[in-house]
Amino acid sequence: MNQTKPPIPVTLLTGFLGSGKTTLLNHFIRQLPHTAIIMNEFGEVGLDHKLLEKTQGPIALLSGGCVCCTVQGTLSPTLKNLFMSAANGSIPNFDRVIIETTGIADPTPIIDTLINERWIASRFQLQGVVTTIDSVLGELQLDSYPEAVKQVAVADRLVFTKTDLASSGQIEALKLRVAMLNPGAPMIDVIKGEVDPAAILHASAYNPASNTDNVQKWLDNGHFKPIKRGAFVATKLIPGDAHDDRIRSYSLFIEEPLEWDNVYSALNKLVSTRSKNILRVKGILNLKGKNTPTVIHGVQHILYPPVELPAWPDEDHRSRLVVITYDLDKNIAEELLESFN
Ligand SMILES: Nc1nc2c(ncn2[C@@H]2O[C@H](COP(=O)(O)OP(=O)(O)OP(=O)(O)O)[C@@H](O)[C@H]2O)c(=O)[nH]1
Repeated sequence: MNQTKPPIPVTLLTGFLGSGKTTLLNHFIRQLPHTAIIMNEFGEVGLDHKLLEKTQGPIALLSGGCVCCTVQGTLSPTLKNLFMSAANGSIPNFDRVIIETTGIADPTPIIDTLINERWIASRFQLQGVVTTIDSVLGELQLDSYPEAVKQVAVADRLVFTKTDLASSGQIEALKLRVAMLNPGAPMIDVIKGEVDPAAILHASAYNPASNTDNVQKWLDNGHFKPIKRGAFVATKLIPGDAHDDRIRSYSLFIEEPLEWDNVYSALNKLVSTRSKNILRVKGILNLKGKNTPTVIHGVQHILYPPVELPAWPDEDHRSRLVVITYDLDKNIAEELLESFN
């Protein structure tokens, strides 16, 4: 790496059609004027960027619709172009990037590009995935569209929009369901985009060393179950629901310190043999020979390099792991996860 500047933080903003992404983005732009915006437009003629308020930072459009492989191909040159143009002064400098996906995009190929392409990964740092959820239509969308379920499952921050239009019962039921799809991701209520950007953008999900607080948040929920050979406990989430039934979340803790080699080979087996079935892996591990915890992240088939935290966030030093699966047979999932023990 021949560049000296710290990597530029990137946030991926996703959420179903009309769930309030652009409204939120406009609010961020007002407070963070030196933000570069990348929009992934659906259709031949982009419209969303016209709904954006004036910003001092550059705006780039990813054309080619919302087909994820197309986006994956265009995101990388777009980021390079922004970086080089700012470096040679042909566009204003920017200190952060927000990528807004279309409402029906699968965000995982974009995450893949940000983390796995070397040129990009050495200059940009994915801070997290923010998913907007319409408090009025959210349940209906989760019922009808697997994309909406996936967007929720991979989120690091869950933003409930239009809470002014929904009843408290509606919001409560939606949150219960969303919490089962993605246990541990912090939830934030928003009306018309009004929110402190720091609460949303500083997820640091992929750089946990900078933020033990963040780890603490997804460990706090008390939903972890012990893993013991022959007594595996998995949470099957929404009984009888035809769509969510395809998504399961496994939250487990392991009492004994673990061997890294065993963990790595179990995780690797999980994501490489079942890449289409794994949506998200998050874990804080107590490894043999280490005094501080190690955090691991995976999104689909990608396993990110483990990061050691400077300290345990609390007294509880058990390893904890969240695995969110899609269409993965329960028995297979349990067998793979049991190999951690
Ligand atoms: N009442 C109310 N309206 C909202 C809120 N957030 C967004 N809206 C409205 O919902 C509509 C859709 O919001 P957008 O921000 O365009 O949604 P989007 O997710 O960018 O939409 P797509 O780009 O089509 O996916 C707009 O009319 C917004 O004004 C909110 O919190 N309360």
